[in-house]
Amino acid sequence: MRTPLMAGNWKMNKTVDEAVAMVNELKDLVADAEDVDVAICAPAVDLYAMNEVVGDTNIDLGAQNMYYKESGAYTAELSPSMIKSVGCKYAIIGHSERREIFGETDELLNLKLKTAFANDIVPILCIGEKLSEREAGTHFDRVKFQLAANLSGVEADDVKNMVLAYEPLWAIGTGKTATPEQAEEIIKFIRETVEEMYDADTAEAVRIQYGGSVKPHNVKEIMAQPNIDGALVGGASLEAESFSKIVKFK
Ligand SMILES: O=C[C@H](O)COP(=O)(O)O
Repeated sequence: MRTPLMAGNWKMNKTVDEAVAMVNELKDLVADAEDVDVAICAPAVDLYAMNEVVGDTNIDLGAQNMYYKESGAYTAELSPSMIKSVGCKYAIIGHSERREIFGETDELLNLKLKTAFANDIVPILCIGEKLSEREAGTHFDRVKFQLAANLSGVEADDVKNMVLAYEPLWAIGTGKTATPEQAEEIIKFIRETVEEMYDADTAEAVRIQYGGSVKPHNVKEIMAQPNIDGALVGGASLEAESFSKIVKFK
């Protein structure tokens, strides 16, 4: 049985004071959440102070990005040990904004994934198609290609412990959610592709989230789908009240 993961991705939002205030509020609101994992992937500058607040609560922390080298002349990048030192359990790898705006390639993301596994960081690997690909009917090919390229050389045991996030680009920040049936159809396909690439046990174990305009009012029907194991939430994770409602979707 897979435990759902509700992860907030704050993107480039919240100063340290704002971040601390929000997790202080959130920790009380989600303290009684059962059978769900909770994470906030915050801007790097916020994580140290947030880590002091989340302590032994049920909120885990994640980074929004991570480089694949341990140290060196890589201005502005964050190493795995740096993000672990501020309490990160998770790291988002390959968010579409990193791919599209910052030109991150599938090869680079493959290196980042392998580095995450080597450092006991749970990667949340984002995959998903653009609107033009959905309209052309090539969205299945797109996610299959991303899985093959990003997971190249990755062992089954690592895949079992990672998180995949299916995020159609046309649903991110647009208020336009994939219907639960659309999300289930492609997430089921992603699980079947993992089975083809690895085996049935790996496909059964890997958690696959949906991301793209998940809100308190639509989370329940999304989570009712058998293959959807949580959500990667942008806008609605910025307010403690709305994110807590998503965490406590039942
Ligand atoms: O990482 C989160 C996704 O990009 C979804 O963002 P959104 O919930 O604001 O659409």
